[in-house]
Amino acid sequence: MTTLTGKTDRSETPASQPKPIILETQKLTRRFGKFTAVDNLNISVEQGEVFGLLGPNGAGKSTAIKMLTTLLPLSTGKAILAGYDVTHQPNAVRRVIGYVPQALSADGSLTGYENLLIFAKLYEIPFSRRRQHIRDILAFMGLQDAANRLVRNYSGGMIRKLEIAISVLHQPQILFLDEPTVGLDPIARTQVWQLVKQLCVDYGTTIFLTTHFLEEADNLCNRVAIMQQGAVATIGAPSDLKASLDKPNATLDDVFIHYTGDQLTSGVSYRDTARTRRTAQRLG
Ligand SMILES: Nc1ncnc2c1ncn2[C@@H]1O[C@H](COP(=O)(O)OP(=O)(O)OP(=O)(O)O)[C@@H](O)[C@H]1O
Repeated sequence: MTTLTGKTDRSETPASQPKPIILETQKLTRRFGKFTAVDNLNISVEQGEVFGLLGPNGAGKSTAIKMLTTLLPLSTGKAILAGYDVTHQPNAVRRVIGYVPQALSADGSLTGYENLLIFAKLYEIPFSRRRQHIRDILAFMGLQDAANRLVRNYSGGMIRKLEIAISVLHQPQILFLDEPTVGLDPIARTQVWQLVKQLCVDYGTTIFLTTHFLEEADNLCNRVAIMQQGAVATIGAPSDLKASLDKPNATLDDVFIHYTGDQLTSGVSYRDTARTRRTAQRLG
C-alpha cells in the first residue's frame, strides 16, 4: 500500500527483515566558542523507528536536532539522513524531513486550512491534488471540523496537531519533534502521542523526538538515547535499559537518574522541570 510518506505500509514488511538505517551520525559535534554543546554524538536510527533523545535541560538535544535538520552547521563530524549528507546536501535533506520546533509555528491569524494551504504551495504540491491532500491530513489529525476556524481559537493540543499536519504535508521520511507535548494537558498529550504512533505504524514515518516525559518515552519509543553534557550516556530499548539496572521494577526515570544524577546545572531537578512544563501554557 502506498502511504502518506510514499512508502510501503510496514504491515506488509516481514518482521524478520532487517530495516535500513535512515539516520546516522558520526562524531556529530557542535561548539559555541569554547563550549561544546554536542560532543561526538554517534547515533543510528532504523527506518520506521520511534527514537527518543532524552536528557536534562542543556544536555544538547535541541542543538543536535538543529544540526540534523540543517538549521545549524556542524562544527565537526557527519550526519547522513535518508542517504543525504546534512553538510553537503542540505536541500535534499530538507525534502525528506519534517520538523516541529518547540516554539509555536502555526499562524494564529489564519484558519487551520489556510495554514496548511500556505505550506502546500511552498512544498509545490500540485494544484489538482492540494485540496484533497489537505483534507486527508486534516482528517488523519482529527481536525476536519476545525479546518475553517482561526487557529488562535484552537486549544494547545489542536495547534500541536496542526503543526504536525503541516510538518508531514510533503510526506517526509523522518519527522523531528522537539518536545511536542510541552505545555499540553494530559489528555492533549495522550492524543498527540497516539497520533505520532499512528504516523509511524500506518505510514512508516521514522520519528526522532525529544521529551521530558519519561513515562511517555517509555511507552512510545523503540529506543532512546540519554544525553548528558553533550554526549550520549546510554542508548537502547527502554526495556533493555531498565533491565540493565540492578533494581527490581526499575522505571525509565530510574535509568535517567542513574545516568544523569537528576540534577540540572541550576540545581533544579529534572522532575521539577517536567512538572513545571506539564502545566505551562504554550499560548500564554
Ligand atoms: N546559540 C547558542 N550559543 C551559545 N550556547 C548555546 C547556543 N545554543 C545552545 N547553547 C548551549 O548549548 C547547551 C545545549 O543547549 P540545548 O538547547 O541543545 O539543550 P537541550 O538539551 O535541548 O535543553 P532543553 O531540554 O532545555 O531544551 C546549553 O548549555 C545552551 O546554553
